[in-house]
Amino acid sequence: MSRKMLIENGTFAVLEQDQTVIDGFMLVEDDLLTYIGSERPDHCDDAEVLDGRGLLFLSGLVNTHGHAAMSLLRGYGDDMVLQKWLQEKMWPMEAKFTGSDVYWGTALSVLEMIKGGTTTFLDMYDHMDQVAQVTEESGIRGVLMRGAIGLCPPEVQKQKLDEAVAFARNWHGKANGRITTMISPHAPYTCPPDYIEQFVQAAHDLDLPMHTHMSETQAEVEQNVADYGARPVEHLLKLGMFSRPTLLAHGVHLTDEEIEVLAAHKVAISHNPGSNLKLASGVARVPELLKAGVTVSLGTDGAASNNNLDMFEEIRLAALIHKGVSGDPTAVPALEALRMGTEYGAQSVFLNNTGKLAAGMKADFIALNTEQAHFVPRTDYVSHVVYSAGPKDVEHVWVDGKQIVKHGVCLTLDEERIRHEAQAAFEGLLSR
Ligand SMILES: CSC[C@H]1O[C@@H](n2cnc3c(O)ncnc32)[C@H](O)[C@@H]1O
Ligand SMILES: [Zn+2]
Repeated sequence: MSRKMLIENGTFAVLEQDQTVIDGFMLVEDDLLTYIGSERPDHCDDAEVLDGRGLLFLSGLVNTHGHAAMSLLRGYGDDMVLQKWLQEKMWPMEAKFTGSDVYWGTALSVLEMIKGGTTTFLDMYDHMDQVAQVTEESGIRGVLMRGAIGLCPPEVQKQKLDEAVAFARNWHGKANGRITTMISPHAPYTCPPDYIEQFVQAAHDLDLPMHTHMSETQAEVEQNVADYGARPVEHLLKLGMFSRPTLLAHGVHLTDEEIEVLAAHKVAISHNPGSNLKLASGVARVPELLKAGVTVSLGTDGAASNNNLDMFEEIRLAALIHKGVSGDPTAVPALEALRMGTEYGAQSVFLNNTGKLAAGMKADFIALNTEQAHFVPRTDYVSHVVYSAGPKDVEHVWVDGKQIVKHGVCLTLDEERIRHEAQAAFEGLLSR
């Protein structure tokens, strides 16, 4: 017998070009959306009923790049450029992280993300068993990977690669399919070419997609040319990375030719506007990428370079900064920005069953409380979500058909305990 929930009197953001919202009904059966339409569906007399009046239902937001445990370092290194920030502030602290630190840092981030309407997150970090544990317990959907920095002796490199492979083998498809995995060397500037090739081989062997940081700063591109005689896109192409389905984080500094290469190889980009602005890395060429047919999604990056995990903010930044840079108010229209935060996000992390409110998709969706001043007048809900909404508007969240936030309260995680343990973990890091 299937578990059914019928939402009536709701407004559903289906985000089609010709019809962005539907007023009416949505039926959820077990973990799937089975109907959205203006007429009451048949065969739902046995369904639990939710009155959707005053609520706007959206597909859950998809955060396609981050390092969840870095919430422990929020505010620890502000107003610095990437390399200095990594070398002088982040890496020395991260070297002290235990599995327990990663558990509580990740729980803090997942709590923030869930309450803010994110239903799928990508995470690249170390101690990934703890990240997977939080993912399993919280009910969120996670695309998880052991990231590896190869600036270490060969035996340590091998250990990290072995951990990445073991993690993928152990966790791919777990938590009722909510956890999927990818293979992830950290970046071309931290992983020697032969090490990247070993990750490409592992991705082939495991039949998994790849993820890495690339072309985040101008300095990184220049260093890549000095070290390897090629810009990062050509470098990774030669190392075989794009023979696998690939998602690149950042892609800020790209030439027209590089954009063509990415489009030709169906490489997706996770655009992280908040992090790129804060680290003064630059502004990615998102309108050009979209025009070339590249799938562009949105990520927060870690909370130490953002400094929150608010996907509404990334959607709004994506809609605004490219207008400002180009002088073209249509550079990234509101509907496109919202799709970047939902549908294109799911495509970027190679999930074809989430990211959209449509029959047959996973029941990963959120309800925003529209009975607030900033949703009035009721003109264009896409506009209101992109230019006006925020995480505090999130009333309810469902993932895989299960409700995990009700009236703004997370049902699966102990918020007070997480805030306490995360504070204690940070103080422990400072004292070691
Ligand atoms: C190997 S675990 C992930 C690793 O990535 C670091 N990191 C966090 N933010 C960024 C960024 O914007 N660019 C490159 N690397 C980043 C993090 O500190 C971890 O060491
Ligand atoms: Zn990152």
